[in-house]
Amino acid sequence: MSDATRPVDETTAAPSADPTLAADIDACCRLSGEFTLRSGQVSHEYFDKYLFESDPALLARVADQMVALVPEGTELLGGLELGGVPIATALSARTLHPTLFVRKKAKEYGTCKLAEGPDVAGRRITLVEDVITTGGAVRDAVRELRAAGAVVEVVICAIDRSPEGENPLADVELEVRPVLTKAQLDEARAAAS
Ligand SMILES: O=P(O)(O)OC[C@H]1O[C@H](OP(=O)(O)OP(=O)(O)O)[C@H](O)[C@@H]1O
Ligand SMILES: O=C(O)c1cc(=O)[nH]c(=O)[nH]1
Repeated sequence: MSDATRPVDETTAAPSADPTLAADIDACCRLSGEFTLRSGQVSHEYFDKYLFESDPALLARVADQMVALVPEGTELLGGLELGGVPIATALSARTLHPTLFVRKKAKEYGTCKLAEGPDVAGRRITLVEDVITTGGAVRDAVRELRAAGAVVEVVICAIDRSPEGENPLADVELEVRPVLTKAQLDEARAAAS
């Protein structure tokens, strides 16, 4: 088949949209109860990312949707401990960018690294996170990686549950590119009920 006659979906690298992903993720990992979040906030809802990350088909669908969100010029992906690591690994298998595994705290023996993998100095890193609420975990990582000489401008996340219409990471000049927002998950939930 010539390029001129090939259907558009076959010529683009990005996979087509996944219209049932929000409903499937919501059904799989939204929990109700009382949860203390990383930030100290108390919430009556929690997205247990490990429930989708442990499902190979769902993890693959999330990673597929992330491919088109990776900015041009990315040299390394950076998955944040712990939940960001499997997602970054799945994404890396698709885009073939090498991946860093970014610890919350540098290891205290051996290589003593915060970011496991290739050297970060002077490299353009796109972060990969599971859930963003206040952006605190991402902010900590950005500061550490920039202090080590990395260029970090974008974070891709599976679920952005930060307040709608605001960029929780504007203060550190980081763009947030979510696969799913809380509003999309709420909409999918409402449609399913
Ligand atoms: O945007 P924030 O307010 O920082 O909240 C979101 C962060 O909180 C969770 O981290 P946790 O330490 O529970 O993660 P883990 O299970 O991935 O280690 C989540 O995985 C994000 O990293
Ligand atoms: O803010 C958090 O700590 C948080 C919220 C959420 O929905 N899921 C999660 O894993 N962490």
